[in-house]
Amino acid sequence: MLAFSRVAIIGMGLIGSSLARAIRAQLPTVRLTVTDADPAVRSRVLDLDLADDVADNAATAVIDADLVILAVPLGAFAAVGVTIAADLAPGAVVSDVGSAKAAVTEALASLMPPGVHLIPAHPVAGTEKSGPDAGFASLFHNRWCILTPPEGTDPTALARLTDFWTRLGARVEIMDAKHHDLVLAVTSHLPHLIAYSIVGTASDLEGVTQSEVIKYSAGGFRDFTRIAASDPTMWRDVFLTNKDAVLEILQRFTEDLTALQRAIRWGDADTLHHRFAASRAIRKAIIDAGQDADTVNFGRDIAPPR
Ligand SMILES: NC(=O)C1=CN([C@@H]2O[C@H](COP(=O)(O)OP(=O)(O)OC[C@H]3O[C@@H](n4cnc5c(N)ncnc54)[C@H](O)[C@@H]3O)[C@@H](O)[C@H]2O)C=CC1
Ligand SMILES: O=C(O)C(=O)Cc1ccc(O)cc1
Repeated sequence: MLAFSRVAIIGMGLIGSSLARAIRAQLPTVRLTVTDADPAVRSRVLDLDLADDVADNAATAVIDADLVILAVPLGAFAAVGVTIAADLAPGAVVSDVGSAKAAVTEALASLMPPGVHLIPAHPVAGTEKSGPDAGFASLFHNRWCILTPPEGTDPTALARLTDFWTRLGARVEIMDAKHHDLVLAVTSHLPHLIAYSIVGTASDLEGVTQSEVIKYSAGGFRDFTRIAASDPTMWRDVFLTNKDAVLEILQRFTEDLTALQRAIRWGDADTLHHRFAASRAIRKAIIDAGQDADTVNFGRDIAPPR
């Protein structure tokens, strides 16, 4: 038997629309109701036929749903929580896909009526694109989905949510929310911050024209520009929400960068070589584990042609 029969998705951008497509493909008997604050997105979702119902607002969308998934930018979580709280069905599971977890739990926990189970989730899968046209059904295939159940979470509700994500093709891992935030700060948030920063530096350089940057952009810089093309609202909210963990990792990164700067200045070849060799070993370990960066982070193997 399916863990959930009536699912509501709030927010139909890249992740919400990928979820809808995945549910349609893998769980065709689920009754799917979706909504989005943007009328143009709701209209596009209707055109694309991504759900059984497209509600005008979040409160209407969640009525009778046994699973509600927030797929909006992190900054909108509290407002959505306030909007839906009174209309949640008793026993419903409320979850999300947000890129940071501790603050989300805090923002939503106190709003949940008794008998509703809040279980935050983060599918570690995405692209630099956004909006309902960017989604695709196989986005979660063989990707990690990290669940961060608060203490005292009902084990049956947790098992049902685990079953849901597993049926969508994800590999589920349970983690403490604060630990999740620290891990993702280093593996996802800091790389995005560096990409935004380096692309900004290149475009602001005096003495090097924009057309030179475009013309001579080698592989490494091109990869940074892809990441830096990610949604500005989403990433603004990630950094404001996961502030403490990002600042902690950024401090470590800055110290390590300064050490490399010093090695270059003093011609310390051994330090540079040692550091670069260690990094190469990490890349090899990721590939040996079957987690090529191209497939794990960017979905290039599964995304539709660009
Ligand atoms: N983009 C990515 O690669 C990944 C994103 N995430 C998380 O997924 C969530 C959604 O991100 P994307 O789908 O990429 O963003 P997106 O920008 O493609 O879609 C977000 C949608 O939410 C809607 N929205 C905003 N405020 C709303 C509100 N108050 N009520 C209803 N709808 C509202 C917007 O109109 C938009 O259509 C974020 O929390 C993000 O951290 C998680 C994994 C990967
Ligand atoms: O496109 C990329 O490089 C990503 O890293 C996608 C991504 C973005 C945000 C997440 O929380 C998880 C995955």
